[in-house]
Amino acid sequence: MSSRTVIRGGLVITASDEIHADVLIEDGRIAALAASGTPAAEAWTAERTIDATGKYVIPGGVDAHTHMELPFGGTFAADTFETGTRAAAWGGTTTIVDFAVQSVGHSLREGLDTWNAKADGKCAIDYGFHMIVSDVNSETLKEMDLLVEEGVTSFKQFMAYPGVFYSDDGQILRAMQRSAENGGLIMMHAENGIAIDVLVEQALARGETDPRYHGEVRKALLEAEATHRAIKLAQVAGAPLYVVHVSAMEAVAELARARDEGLNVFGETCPQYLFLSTDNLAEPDFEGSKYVCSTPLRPKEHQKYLWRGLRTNDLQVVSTDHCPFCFVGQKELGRGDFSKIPNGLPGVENRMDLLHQAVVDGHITRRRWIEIACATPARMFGLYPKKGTIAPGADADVVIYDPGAEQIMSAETHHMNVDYSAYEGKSVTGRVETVLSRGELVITEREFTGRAGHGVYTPRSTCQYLN
Ligand SMILES: NC(=O)NCCC(=O)O
Ligand SMILES: [Zn+2]
Ligand SMILES: [Zn+2]
Repeated sequence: MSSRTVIRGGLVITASDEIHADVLIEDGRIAALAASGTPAAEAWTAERTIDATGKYVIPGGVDAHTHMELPFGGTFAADTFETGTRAAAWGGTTTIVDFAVQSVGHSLREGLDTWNAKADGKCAIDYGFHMIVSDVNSETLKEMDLLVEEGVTSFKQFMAYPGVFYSDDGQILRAMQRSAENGGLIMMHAENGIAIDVLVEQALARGETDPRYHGEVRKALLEAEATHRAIKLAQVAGAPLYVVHVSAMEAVAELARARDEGLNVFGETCPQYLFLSTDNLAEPDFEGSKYVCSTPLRPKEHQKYLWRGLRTNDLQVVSTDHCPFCFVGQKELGRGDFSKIPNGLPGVENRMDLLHQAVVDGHITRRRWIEIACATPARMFGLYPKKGTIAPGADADVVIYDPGAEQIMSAETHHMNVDYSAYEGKSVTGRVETVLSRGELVITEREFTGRAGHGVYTPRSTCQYLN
């Protein structure tokens, strides 16, 4: 028996349109849109009606960069797939693409199986996987082809973290050549990790152990250099490139130059780089450790270049890089040695709200908000138009968003499994009210009504965003 829901009276916002429309949902999919108050819309009958008068009706967020349960620095990211996807739903995100990890000496398949087992039956919202490739060899390269066919169509490589996830230029070039053939997309952590390790050693030898030195040794120039090198390697390989967590204005300039040359080069930034800075890293009493991530937070003057990049489409996506570690017991591992602080910030619950605040502040338009947070990540990672838009045939992943609600971000009220908020005390205008995932209510007027296991693994096609 079919089940129907109608959402009435809201302003439907997609990456391309804003229209006062009613939305009909049937069997988990968007069935139709019709201008509110018209006979076509009034004729719809449904078991459930949601009144969205005065609210926005937007596609569920697509967060293309999360790390639930990531092993890092001798500990694990504190959100499980269960807690992290629940928190994502609270924040208006209905799809995540997390990173399965290949350990050195093991196959991609083993890594993928491990991550599938972690997520299976636990998620409140739909999810897919990228693959972190830590060990490029002839077997791994063959496996990449198989994974692309199966719907794991993107591969992260690291120019940072020697001895852990690091790939050298030859390994990167080989993986890029392979992706040029099989349609995969290489996602690059672009920092010169070899040079950074020298600077870390020198800083520690000088007794510079506080969290703020994390930002000082991971220099913007070393992000720019790696970004430039990754672009050139991709150009040699004839492969597209997606640079993750861009934070330095010099790296944005490298991306802009490459895009002006017509290259298929894309950039992602994260809310922490848009709203936080080295001032946070310098907070006393080891509080700065809460803001240790890589690439690092930059001085405030970088932010305007990131906002501009988002407006000019030199940056295409805002993801969270959600990788939470508690202050107590986890960030504290690096007291007396900043290089031992686990890298990562919580944020999966905050992204849609912070980007709405950016609309309120005049940095981006409402449609650009939806484009960078929903539609483009879906296109970039082969999920569109199933995800990322409100259109007939799309999954009914829909958020009723109250643009006038005021909230104060805090660890007291958030749902992420972490003992601090990176945005503690920040006032934002706008709040998620109701969330549907494939037509099921996951958040209902600020109550969690979803369940672990509702979210399903979602295979992806190859990148749909190429020139
Ligand atoms: N970004 C970060 O600090 N932690 C997560 C791992 C990564 O994305 O490099
Ligand atoms: Zn990274
Ligand atoms: Zn990451």
